[in-house]
This record gives sequence, structure tokens and C-alpha cells, in this order.
Amino acid sequence: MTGIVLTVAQMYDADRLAKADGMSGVALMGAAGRAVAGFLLSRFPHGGRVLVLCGPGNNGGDGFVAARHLKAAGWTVDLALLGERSALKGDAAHMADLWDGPVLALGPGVVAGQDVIVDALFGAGLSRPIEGVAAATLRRAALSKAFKLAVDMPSGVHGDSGQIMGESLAADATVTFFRKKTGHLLLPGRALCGAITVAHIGISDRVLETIQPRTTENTPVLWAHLWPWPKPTGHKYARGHAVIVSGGMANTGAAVLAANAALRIGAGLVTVACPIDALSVLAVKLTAVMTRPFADQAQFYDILSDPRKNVVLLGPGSGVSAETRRHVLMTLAAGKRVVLDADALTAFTDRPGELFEGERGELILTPHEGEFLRLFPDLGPGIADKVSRVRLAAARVGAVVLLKGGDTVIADPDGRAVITTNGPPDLATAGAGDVLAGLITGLLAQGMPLFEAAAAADWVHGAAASLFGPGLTAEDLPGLVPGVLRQLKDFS
Ligand SMILES: NC(=O)C1=CN([C@@H]2O[C@H](COP(=O)(O)OP(=O)(O)OC[C@H]3O[C@@H](n4cnc5c(N)ncnc54)[C@H](OP(=O)(O)O)[C@@H]3O)[C@@H](O)[C@H]2O)[C@@H](O)CC1
Ligand SMILES: [K+]
Repeated sequence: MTGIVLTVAQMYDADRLAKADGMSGVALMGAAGRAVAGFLLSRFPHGGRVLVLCGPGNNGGDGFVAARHLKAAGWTVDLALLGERSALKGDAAHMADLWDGPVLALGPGVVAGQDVIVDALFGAGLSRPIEGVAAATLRRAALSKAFKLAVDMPSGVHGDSGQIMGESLAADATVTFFRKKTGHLLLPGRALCGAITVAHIGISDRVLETIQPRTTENTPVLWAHLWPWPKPTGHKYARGHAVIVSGGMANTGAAVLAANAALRIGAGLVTVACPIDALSVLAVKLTAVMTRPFADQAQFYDILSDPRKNVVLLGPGSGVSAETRRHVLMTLAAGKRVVLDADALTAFTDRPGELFEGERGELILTPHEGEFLRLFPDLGPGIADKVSRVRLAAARVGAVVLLKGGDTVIADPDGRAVITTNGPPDLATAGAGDVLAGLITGLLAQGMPLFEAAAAADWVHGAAASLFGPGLTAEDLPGLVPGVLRQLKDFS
């Protein structure tokens, strides 16, 4: 059960189920606080001076535990609490009673040259924007050169959405418990967590059988077993035939990027279908990729009629037009596996229903945020976290939806979702989306299931970009794929 990510509500369920199974709240909190202290003891073996910022709930309770262990290990510990000590309840009150040092009143003045700041103000229970003295203290702490360790979540980051509520404190590292939460992986939250350690605090994995989480971090564990490695007995026709529809003469670049990517990731054959005027341009740019011109709809349909052509990518460079719309609808009706990107999505602005009606083959949509909002104007960022939004869209259209970004989310209509975290910022470059669409198309040609193909392609895209680093352009990406495939082959 690797890579599983929980919502805040699911984490509270895990807590409840662990307690029903005999774990005590004090034992859980004791383990959580010990894990925080343990992180610092191994990171700073010579000790130091630490400030522990404690909030009024159980996140603060973890802070009291960590403070006690650090003091016992010889650290100089300053501890500051938001609110009255007498207002603490339950396990947090118990842990505060075990703390035998002074308790300062929280305020900016408590930040005073410490080596480490432990942020145990708010975790899963953050319920409104941070204001007042808590916000002022976090702002002051942000100016400190101290190493900042967040307990569970950086305070101010919402555990589900990763959004900042009012104020926040960027951490150098975060210690969370049992499993990561979606807010650790979605932006901007992920950027505030630093390196994340998941500590085991005695909750059994068995609780997951009841909780049935549906979200995972995108790693090869999810899909490497389905990777379509070529077989010794195979031939190119067994590896599928992808069709990529190009735009006209002035818009061939996107299809070229996608076609090269599809071939690199292993599609047996790739044909770029193009308007007649684009043929001479494409013929110069493509060698292993075939070209096939069409003059009208009948000829376009003729290209689709070959049953060996099993997947079609439309959208990159195709133009937002009635013709693009017609091509999409014809391809869907032909029962092919279809990848829709860019203009093929925008062409259905205000009429997305047309995409989702009638009999059709398997479909995946790969919008960026703007394209997503054109198709699903009621599923904007304001309504829920990104995972929930994409999941709703996928269920509505009965298609896999991949919403791009630094925190790409992919959802299947059956409710599964993944969050991709390996893409470096260098991927924000022209044409990178065309390469991604091509990678997905190439895996679909080889018969990989849609959801896993999208996740695998997105991960390979991120890994390829990471191999290159700064200065990356989209043209570099297909050539980096073999290096990633070699790593994957060792893995699987
Ligand atoms: N689940 C588990 O298995 C385990 C969980 N553990 C730990 O428990 C943490 C969750 O604890 P929690 O539920 O007590 O929530 P927490 O984050 O302390 O905040 C709630 C308090 O803050 C207050 N408050 C909220 N927002 C506020 C604001 N903006 N400004 C001001 N106040 C605000 C809120 O007030 P209220 O909304 O009730 O008025 C309430 O008093 C979790 O992150 C982990 O660290 C571990 O011990 C191990 C096992
Ligand atoms: K915190």
C-alpha cells in the first residue's frame, strides 16, 4: 500500500479506528511527538536551542511531547502556547501536564535566535484563516534563520487542498504521521513542506481496508507491472499504431513533438495525419514517423477506417474550429481510444456535452487549468481541492481526466486519483504538454489501461525533464525518454 495519500477526514477515521482497535490517544500522540523529537536528534546530534510553538489542539499536544524529549536529551527548549494552558483538553492537556518547563505566551517576541523552530501550532484541525497573534508569530518566525520543522502540516496549509489559509510558515522539513495527506502534495502546500518524513505511530495498515483510500502519489509502483515492454516474439504491429492529427502548414510543431514522443515510448507505428498544405513541412521534419494527408472529411475518415490504428490524438496545433470539432466527434464515434488535448478541448467550450454523448471508445482529456475551466466552468478552484475537482470531472464525462500543473492530478471515472510530484519547474515550457499527450498516446497504442498509461506517461515526462534540468526545451524531452526507460526496466 505504498504511495497512499489520505484526506484529513480519512486521517481522523484512521485515528478513530486505531483507538477502536485498542490504541490509546496518549500512545498515538506520544509516538507522534517522539517522532518529531527523533527527527531533530538525528538531524542535529549535537543538540541546540529550540523554540516549540504549540497550538490549542492536538498538534500542540505533539509539540509538548517533542519539547519534553528534546529537553531530556539536553537541548535548551523554549515553549510558547497559543491560548491558556487551562483551556487545553484531552490528550494535549495530559501532555502539557508532563511538561515541566516554563510555558511562554505565544507572540512574535518568543522568536529569539533559536537554532530550530518546531511549528506545532495547527495541523489537521486548521478550520479558518490564521490571524492575530498566531499570524504575527508565524511572520516573525519566517524571518528567523532557524531550521523550521513542521509537525504534521506547516501551520496555515490546509491538509486537503494545500491552500494557504491566512498566514503560513514555510518549513525546511515536515514530519507527518501514518500517511501523507493530499495537502502535502498539492501546490502551494507541497512547496511549503520541505522534505516530508512519514512517521509510523502505531496505526495498523489494516485500518486502510475500512477507509478504502482512492488517492495515491504517482510512482512506478502503481503502473510498472503493466508496462508494455516489447516481447522477443513481437513485431511492430503488436505495439500499436498511433495517429496524431496535425494542424495546417503553420502549426505542425505540436504534432511533431507528440509523434516523436509516442514513438520513443514504444508505439510500434506512428502516423501524423495532416491537411494537405502541411504535408511538405512535415515530410521534412519526420523520418520514422509516417505522414498521411487528408483533403476533406471523407479522407480523414478513411485514415480512421484502418482497424490497426488503435489510438488517435487530437488537439495539439489543430486550431479551435468547427473542423476540429467534427474530427473529434468522428474519431470518438469510430470507437478508437482517443486523447484530447489543447484545441480539441477548447473547441468544445460551452458545448462539452457533445463530447460525452453517445457510443464511443475510451477517452482521456488532458487540459491545463484554463482548458479545464472552459469545459467544467462549475468546477473551479473555489469549490474544492484539486483532487476532488478532477475526480468530479472524470465521473461526469466518463473519461480519464488529467489536469496539468506543477501538481498534475489524474482521475479515473471509477474514483481513483493520482497526484504527480516528480515534475520539475523546468517543464513549464512551450510544447511540453504536446510531448505529454504524445507519451500517453504511445502507451495507449501499446494497450496499457488508460488511467495507468496517463499516470506512467506523466511520471516519465517529469523524470525525463529532471534528467535534463535547467535550459530544457520540449524538443529535448523525447530524446530523454530512453534514459528513463532504462531506469524503469531495472525497477520492474
Ligand atoms: N489523527 C491522528 O491520528 C493523530 C493526530 N495527531 C495530531 O493531532 C493534530 C490534529 O489535532 P486537532 O484535531 O486537535 O487539530 P489542530 O490542528 O491541533 O487544531 C485544532 C485547534 O486549533 C484551533 N484552530 C483551528 N484553526 C484555527 C485558526 N485559524 N486560528 C485559531 N485557532 C484555530 C481549533 O479551534 P476550534 O476550531 O475548535 O475553535 C482547535 O483548538 C494532527 O495535525 C497531529 O499533529 C497526533 O497527535 C497523532 C495522532
Ligand atoms: K503544524
